[in-house]
Amino acid sequence: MVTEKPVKNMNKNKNKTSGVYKTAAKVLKKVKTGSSYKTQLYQAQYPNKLLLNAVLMNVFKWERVIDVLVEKSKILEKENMDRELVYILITEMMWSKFGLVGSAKNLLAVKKYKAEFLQIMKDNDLEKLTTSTHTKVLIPRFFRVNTLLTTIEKILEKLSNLKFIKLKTPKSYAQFLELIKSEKFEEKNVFVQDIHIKELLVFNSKVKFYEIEEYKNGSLIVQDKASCLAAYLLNPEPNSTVLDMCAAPGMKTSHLAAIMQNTGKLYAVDRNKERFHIMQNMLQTYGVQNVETFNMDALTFPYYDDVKYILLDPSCSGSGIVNRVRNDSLGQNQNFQTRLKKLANVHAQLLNHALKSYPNLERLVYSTCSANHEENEAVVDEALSINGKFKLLDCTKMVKGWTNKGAPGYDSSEMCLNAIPSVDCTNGFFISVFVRRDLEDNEVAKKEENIDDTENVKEEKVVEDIEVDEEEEDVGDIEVDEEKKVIEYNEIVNKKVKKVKKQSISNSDINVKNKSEIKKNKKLKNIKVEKVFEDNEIVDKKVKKVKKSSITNMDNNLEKKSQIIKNKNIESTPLVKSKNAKRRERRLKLEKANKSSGLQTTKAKKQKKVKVEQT
Ligand SMILES: C[S@@+](CC[C@H](N)C(=O)[O-])C[C@H]1O[C@@H](n2cnc3c(N)ncnc32)[C@H](O)[C@@H]1O
Repeated sequence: MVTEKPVKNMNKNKNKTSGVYKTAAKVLKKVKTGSSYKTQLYQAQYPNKLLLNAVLMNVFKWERVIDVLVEKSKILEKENMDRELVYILITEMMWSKFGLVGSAKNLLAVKKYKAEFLQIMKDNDLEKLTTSTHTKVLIPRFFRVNTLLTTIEKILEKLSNLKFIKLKTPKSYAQFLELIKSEKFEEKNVFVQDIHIKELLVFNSKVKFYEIEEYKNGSLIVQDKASCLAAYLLNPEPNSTVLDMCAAPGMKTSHLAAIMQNTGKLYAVDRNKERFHIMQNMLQTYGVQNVETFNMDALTFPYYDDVKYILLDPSCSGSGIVNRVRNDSLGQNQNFQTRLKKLANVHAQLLNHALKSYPNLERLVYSTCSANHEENEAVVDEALSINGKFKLLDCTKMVKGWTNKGAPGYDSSEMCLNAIPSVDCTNGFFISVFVRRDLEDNEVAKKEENIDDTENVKEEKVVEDIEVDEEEEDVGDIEVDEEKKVIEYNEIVNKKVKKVKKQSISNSDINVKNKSEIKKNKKLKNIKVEKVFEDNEIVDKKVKKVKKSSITNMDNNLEKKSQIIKNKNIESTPLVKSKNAKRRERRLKLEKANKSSGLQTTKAKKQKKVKVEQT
């Protein structure tokens, strides 16, 4: 268990409940009422996100046992304490390495129950309950070689120097899965090159490279295979123009840049300021040079005529992520169902917007890390039904040997790809690929040709010297695999942002300023929004010239405006069968019918006008 650090911290604060416990309790409460775990983790007022995550993951792991302990001991009624805090404290007391240290009132109240809890566990065989109900799906650790900074060959050489053994990549996907699920793969010093994505290396789940230079400098990136499949399936050509609509923290953006070999143009848009800053840092570290970043709502992003490829990977329920939170309890939660509906509506809104607004769009990948059909196949079906210009490509044909298609019962089922943790050894993920109907669809063949047979490398037996944290296995990941680094950046960026805020400036203010200019001038095609790699110092100098008050006003105006747009979009989204939605459906039918005769509905004309004004 990764609880060494909290205890060290607690020793310094013996007389009060540790901040991490209080914060963890707050996050837990919000997650239990349907909020996204990841968002709450990011937003929590506790700087050490890794520690916070470790504490919370331990609670999720033991939750069912604690349910019984709480019920049988009646601790909540007797002590009149906050439920979530009790869950956190019980977990720490019973299963952390050093137990609860300190003499705060809350801590002492819980400590009284230790003997009783042990007895309840013994009488009810609760340990057994834990292991049987928390069968953990162990997914391997995927490292993507960042070909913007290094080559696969160099990394293979480095791994060989580190005494790692490269196993031969089997010829079929079935054999490949067999290998990574086999006992052979449990050895810590073996790895295999992925069968589909050749820059992806697959290791035992315990392997981590946090100390090696290539990891630190961004040459090796921890990224789950399912997440890599999105950029892999979009497969943008070098020198093309690509829009990543929901880009932060930038994992897929950086993969796209690598596929494009840093050529062409890559627009990375994200509306979340904090994540946007993280992305800027990440992309810089990862050597991405063909990107322009925009801290704004993708729905208000100006339409660039040259956009040929779009990646849409919106914020979702995250229910596909292995060991995140108990899916069953979430599923029963009324608030979660409401949230799911809202998310699906927002996804549909973004997808329809993308398919309609970019005149030269040829290919779009829509992906989520959700296991919920409402956010996946249902959204795709809806989008196809109202965007006749596009059709789906068969994803599983493009990823040789992949068997998990979309969930049955939807028009799009057969064409979509689902990644299933227990089968595919990745996090749960959903992908669909849209292409314009009038294009030759030779894409499938092109993709299939791309899959190389990885060469057979001589296996050598040598001593493994990479640090492996045995205890890490106990900590379920959110998207920690890929986000551990993000969190580190988050902390660095937070510090930077705080400093910059004091001077009333920030990188994103530059963006805000530019966005405001866009709006003022309405010269959409000529805007130049801040380049991602603008050095902070240069930015500082620029921003100092901008008056504090005018920036704040612009910021407020933008926020208000985007809120209005957002509300409007959510209200009129097709999955909410509200009056608006029904009206819209009728209008779309009418538009379709009128299309052949060249007629346009008044509403369509009005909307076109509004769109121009919005941008
Ligand atoms: C699943 S994450 C994207 C992960 C990212 N593609 C990656 O691979 O690193 C979803 C992101 O979408 C952003 N987002 C959600 N709605 C958005 C919108 N309307 N416009 C721009 N960004 C949006 C969120 O802020 C969040 O950062």
